[in-house]
Amino acid sequence: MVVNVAIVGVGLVGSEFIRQVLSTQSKKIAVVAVANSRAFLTSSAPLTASWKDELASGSAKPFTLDAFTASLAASKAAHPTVILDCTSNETVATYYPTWLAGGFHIVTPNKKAFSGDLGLYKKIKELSSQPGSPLVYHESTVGAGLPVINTLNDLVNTGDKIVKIEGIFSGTLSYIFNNFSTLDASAKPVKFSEVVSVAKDLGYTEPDPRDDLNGMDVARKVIILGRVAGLDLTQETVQVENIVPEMLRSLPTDEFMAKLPEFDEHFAKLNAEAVQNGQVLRYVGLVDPVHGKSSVTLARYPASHPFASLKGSDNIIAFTTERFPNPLIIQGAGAGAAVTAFGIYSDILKIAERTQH
Ligand SMILES: NC(=O)C1=CN([C@@H]2O[C@H](COP(=O)(O)OP(=O)(O)OC[C@H]3O[C@@H](n4cnc5c(N)ncnc54)[C@H](OP(=O)(O)O)[C@@H]3O)[C@@H](O)[C@H]2O)C=CC1
Ligand SMILES: N[C@@H](CC=O)C(=O)O
Ligand code: NA
Repeated sequence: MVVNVAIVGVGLVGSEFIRQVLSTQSKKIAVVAVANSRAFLTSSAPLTASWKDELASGSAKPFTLDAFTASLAASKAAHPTVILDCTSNETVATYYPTWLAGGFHIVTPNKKAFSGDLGLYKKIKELSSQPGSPLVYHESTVGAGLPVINTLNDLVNTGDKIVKIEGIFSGTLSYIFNNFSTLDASAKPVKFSEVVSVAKDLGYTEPDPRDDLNGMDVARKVIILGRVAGLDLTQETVQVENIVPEMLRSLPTDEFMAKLPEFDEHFAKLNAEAVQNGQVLRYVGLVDPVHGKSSVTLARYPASHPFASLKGSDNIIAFTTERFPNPLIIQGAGAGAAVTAFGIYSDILKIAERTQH
């Protein structure tokens, strides 16, 4: 075995990651601990397919971040140990400096540490950037497993100048608007609330779909890309268009989903206005270092634009740089458990390679 992996958060993405590791019979990765918000389990041997039953059994211990971390001492003494945060939790994210100071590597699809408090982000960078420091990889925070962060890091580290990063960074909003707003006359019209519900069932949305529809998830991705590009972006400096109807913003998630059909007509009208002008609606993120104006907006595009012809839950990310005046474009599935776990798996393999002596 090359690296041990301890996972906090074994919902959709965390479970799929374990499934991929077990089904590929990885010789480089051993999952040695799993936790949800209630309980955790640590093992001296790699966990097997029965991990879910074991986590639900009486042998699991009550979860706290301190107890979970303390239980990993033997793992860290034996092998490089990666803590994989598959929650979307802010408190877990604020624990990263403690893990790094304790010599744990971190891999995560959780956007909170990289798009929240700027001080936390800088601390994490500082603790992971010295020679021999623990490593931090977060490829799946933008575009799920698509090689977005890796590509941007390569551009920046080799001295390219970022002019603009523009794209559709949300699998959920891509899926919703690709299906809801189309110029294809043969496509069966769908109601906005129905397509939101399908996106949720397909596992594309955040646990509360309003975190996608209010633009916050895309704003977080804009902030992450901006920071990797060297900008000190914060939620205050990114302009965000929230498309959640005002009356639905503070309801519990179930009630929000139940009441969304009342606003189908509102969204149908927005779409009809675009389509009558030969355009489609697309929800777009922009990092603009040159003009200092980063934003998230619901915009209209003509059929000829690459954003108009996206399919499924695809993301599209266009990097315009000094070396790539015609943008370098990355496109493909940007949400869903399989592709998110793929990004995590490949990040952990990079740590396995970099920690091999
Ligand atoms: N779904 C996707 O397509 C993508 C998701 N991501 C990101 O991946 C992450 C995971 O998403 P997903 O698997 O869908 O989320 P889920 O809601 O399915 O799973 C979340 C898991 O985290 C656990 N958890 C929540 N809070 C805590 C806490 N405070 N301490 C310990 N465990 C906690 C939950 O435990 P419990 O069951 O006890 O509540 C659950 O096991 C998110 O950050 C998401 O933004 C990134 C890219 C794409
Ligand atoms: N809800 C997000 C999941 C990935 O970050 C999305 O739809 O893109
Ligand atoms: Na990615």
